[in-house]
Amino acid sequence: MIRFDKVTKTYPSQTRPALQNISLEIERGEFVFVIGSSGSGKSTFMRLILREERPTAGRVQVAGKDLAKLTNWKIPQLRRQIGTVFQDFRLLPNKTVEQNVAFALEVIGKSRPVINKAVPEVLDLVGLGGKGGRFPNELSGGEQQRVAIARAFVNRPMVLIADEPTGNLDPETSVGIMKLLDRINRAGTTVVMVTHDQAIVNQMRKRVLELDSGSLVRDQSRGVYGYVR
Ligand SMILES: Nc1ncnc2c1ncn2[C@@H]1O[C@H](COP(=O)(O)OP(=O)(O)OP(=O)(O)O)[C@@H](O)[C@H]1O
Repeated sequence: MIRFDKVTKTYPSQTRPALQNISLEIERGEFVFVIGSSGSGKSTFMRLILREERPTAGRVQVAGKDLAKLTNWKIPQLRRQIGTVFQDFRLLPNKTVEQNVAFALEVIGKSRPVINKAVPEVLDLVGLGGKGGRFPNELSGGEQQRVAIARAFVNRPMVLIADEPTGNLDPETSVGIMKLLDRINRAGTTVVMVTHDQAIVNQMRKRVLELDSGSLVRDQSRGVYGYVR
């Protein structure tokens, strides 16, 4: 589903690469944690998958497509297949829960009947049935993140990219969010999640990719956060 071949990324103003000679493959349906200290290259890794950045060397493939060969007008098509969730939720404050989720479908041209069916379904799935009329500021942090996940998932993307989705949530709320991401993964969506949350990584026992100064220093199945070599 996602493949990196000897990928190096050096930002224009930098001398040290943000990512260095990364080769790996993430299969369809996998759940993968990306860990590493601040500045180790996690966000760069995610941005390469979304083609928000291009590699300096090497090749990134998503769903069999070489991203270097994607013409600009095909990029929206790629991003449509990749749902994104962030630490800070990024909901539209002046739209209700329903409208936030519906908006994701409107911008890709879905018809009103399709939207009217899909939105309540996905809100039920994330446990927010009945809260569709609320505004984001009338929800808890955990509920806001559920809306963001609903919005990312409503189009049933192949891949869900989550950048510290529990970073602003307390441990108990985080467990609920992880259960939801796990459910989405079990339904077939590949999940790639950046996190600093040791407890979550240790509880879930999924594949762990660890970056250190731009290098992949660990690729462990059923991994843990701290690893004694
Ligand atoms: N747009 C940019 N221009 C120049 N350098 C950048 C840019 N984005 C990131 N970097 C540098 O690349 C390196 C990797 O950054 P990146 O944001 O990928 O790390 P990270 O692991 O996501 O960090 P954090 O956990 O703090 O979010 C860092 O040295 C950073 O300063």
